[in-house]
Amino acid sequence: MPFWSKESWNASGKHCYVTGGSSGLGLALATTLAARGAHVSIVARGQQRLDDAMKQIEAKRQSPDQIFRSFSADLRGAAGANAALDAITEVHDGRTPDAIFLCAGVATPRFFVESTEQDLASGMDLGYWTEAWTAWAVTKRMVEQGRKGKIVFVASTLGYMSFVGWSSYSPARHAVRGLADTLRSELLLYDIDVHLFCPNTMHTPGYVEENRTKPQITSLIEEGDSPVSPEQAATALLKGVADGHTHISGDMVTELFRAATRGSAPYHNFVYDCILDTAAFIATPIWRSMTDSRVRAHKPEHARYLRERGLQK
Ligand SMILES: NC(=O)C1=CN([C@@H]2O[C@H](COP(=O)(O)OP(=O)(O)OC[C@H]3O[C@@H](n4cnc5c(N)ncnc54)[C@H](OP(=O)(O)O)[C@@H]3O)[C@@H](O)[C@H]2O)C=CC1
Ligand SMILES: CCCCCCCCCCCCCCCC(=O)[C@@H](N)CO
Repeated sequence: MPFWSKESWNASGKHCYVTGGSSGLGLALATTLAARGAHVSIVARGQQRLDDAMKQIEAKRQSPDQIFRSFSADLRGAAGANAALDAITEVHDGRTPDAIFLCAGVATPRFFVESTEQDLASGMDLGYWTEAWTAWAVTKRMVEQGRKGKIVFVASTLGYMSFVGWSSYSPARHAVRGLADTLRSELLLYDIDVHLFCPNTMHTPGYVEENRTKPQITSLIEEGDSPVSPEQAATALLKGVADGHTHISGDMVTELFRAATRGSAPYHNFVYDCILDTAAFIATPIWRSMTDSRVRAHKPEHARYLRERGLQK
């Protein structure tokens, strides 16, 4: 699509596949899509949460024709991604979904020096591969079937920038961004649209969980963020998709980092992005130097923390 034209996408009647649709952002998206008349399929690992989510999705049904499906799979590997696609496309005669929303993911913040090999490897599995394998499996099928569609990746504000505590997660989010930017270009060959949603903090079960391991200094820095509800985030995501935006964010801080970190991604609006880019050019160094001071001021407490855990003599 040429850069000046506006796209408008409507979920009604479309088959939308939401990974991680049993909780948080994915669940909010699944219920919103159901309320907008879409066929909705959700995949996650835990059966109980899938069953509970299906009840919430069913409650939003607009027509008896809508098809809702759930399937339990671990999406960290190619086999799980393919098995999930087989299961959710069965009732659609094997046709690939019209839109894929890659919301499955887990964040486990902690200090780099206290991370194990498993923690860091798992960060990539749960923050990158859960999205990449499904994108790979679905693209192959779309190309084989000659079907157009949409793939919406989910990264984070931490896909544009990062700070203390996020060493197992932010790299995976940057990798998701790298894949989305690559595929935005490559999948033009097949008329498949690629979007990247970068949410800021959302009040979700996943957020409650990550706060259990989150270093205190990380929480302190995040006080500069204004958390949103998963429903607000889902609405922002769908608006960005309908507007045809490649990179989508739901808050001003992420908008600033988006504009300043644009790379080869298309901007939204020349004038608006110029203003944002200029504002970020001035504000980011101020924020960074304040944040660096906070991190340095945390050194004595951190030394105590490391000693208590036997990580420093
Ligand atoms: N909450 C926040 O502040 C932010 C979150 N994000 C990102 O947004 C996405 C959604 O986050 P949020 O809604 O908070 O997360 P939640 O933890 O609330 O939900 C995550 C969903 O993903 C599923 N999931 C996790 N791992 C796998 C797996 N290996 N295979 C299949 N499904 C899996 C979970 O189900 P189950 O565990 O049963 O498999 C659940 O349905 C994540 O990628 C997260 O990193 C980005 C920015 C901010
Ligand atoms: C331009 C100058 C202004 C800067 C203000 C910056 C304030 C800090 C923003 C921190 C945002 C972190 C979001 C993390 C979301 C996430 O991915 C995790 N919750 C994982 O689930």
